[in-house]
Amino acid sequence: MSLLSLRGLRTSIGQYAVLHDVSIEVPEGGVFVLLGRNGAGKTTTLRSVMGLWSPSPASVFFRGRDLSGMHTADIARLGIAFVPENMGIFGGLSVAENMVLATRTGQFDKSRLAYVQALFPALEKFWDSRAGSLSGGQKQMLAVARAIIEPRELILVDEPTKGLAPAIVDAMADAFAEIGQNTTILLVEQNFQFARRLGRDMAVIDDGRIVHAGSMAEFAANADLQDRLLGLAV
Ligand SMILES: Nc1ncnc2c1ncn2[C@@H]1O[C@H](COP(=O)(O)OP(=O)(O)OP(=O)(O)O)[C@@H](O)[C@H]1O
Repeated sequence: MSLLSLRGLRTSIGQYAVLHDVSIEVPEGGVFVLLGRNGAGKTTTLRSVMGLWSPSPASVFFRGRDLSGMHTADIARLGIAFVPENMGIFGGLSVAENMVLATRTGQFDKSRLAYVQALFPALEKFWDSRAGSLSGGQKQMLAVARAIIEPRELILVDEPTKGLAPAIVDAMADAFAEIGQNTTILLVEQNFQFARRLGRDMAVIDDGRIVHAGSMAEFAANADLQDRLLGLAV
């Protein structure tokens, strides 16, 4: 059974129908990449899984359990975390305070904290600094670190490389490869080189519909398909 199944997901935002038919099967383990042009519906898909927009009935299943209609906090309690594109960190608080607020109990599990700090050494270095003073890449690392400070089954990550310098993108790819060893990641990306390095399975969304799904290796080898579905330069 897939960890996450979207079956004919439809989502409207106000009067606008944004997702018309999104069906994907995200297996347990590794990185599943959702690609698509601007405005295709990638963020809306992640927000629908998280209950931040209302998905159509019986369209979102996590370990076979129907999440549609559940509150976001209850969905999070099942072990799903969301790293939004705007990162959702508290700029006026320290890195440490941001991390504490991401725990359920207000306490760190020591070995888990050590694991996260080893993934993102910059966070330990700037532990007592104001999060708002971090660089863009460090803020993104903090956002991801908050999502995984407690073990999760699934993290939904929205365009983590946006606006980052190539060296930081490389560091981020290493971190996601590591995280993907024990946490399933549903990654939305526009940076195809980053996505290609990490993804095992992938899908392409266009105008609120899945238009292609398969293995990343197969998609990465097919320049015509990339050009047709994403408009990538061949
Ligand atoms: N709050 C909103 N109200 C109305 N329409 C919205 C809202 N949010 C998104 N949309 C529309 O829904 C469509 C899909 O948006 P979404 O943010 O999911 O796309 P995306 O694939 O994540 O794009 P991007 O890569 O540009 O972030 C777009 O046409 C967008 O204009």
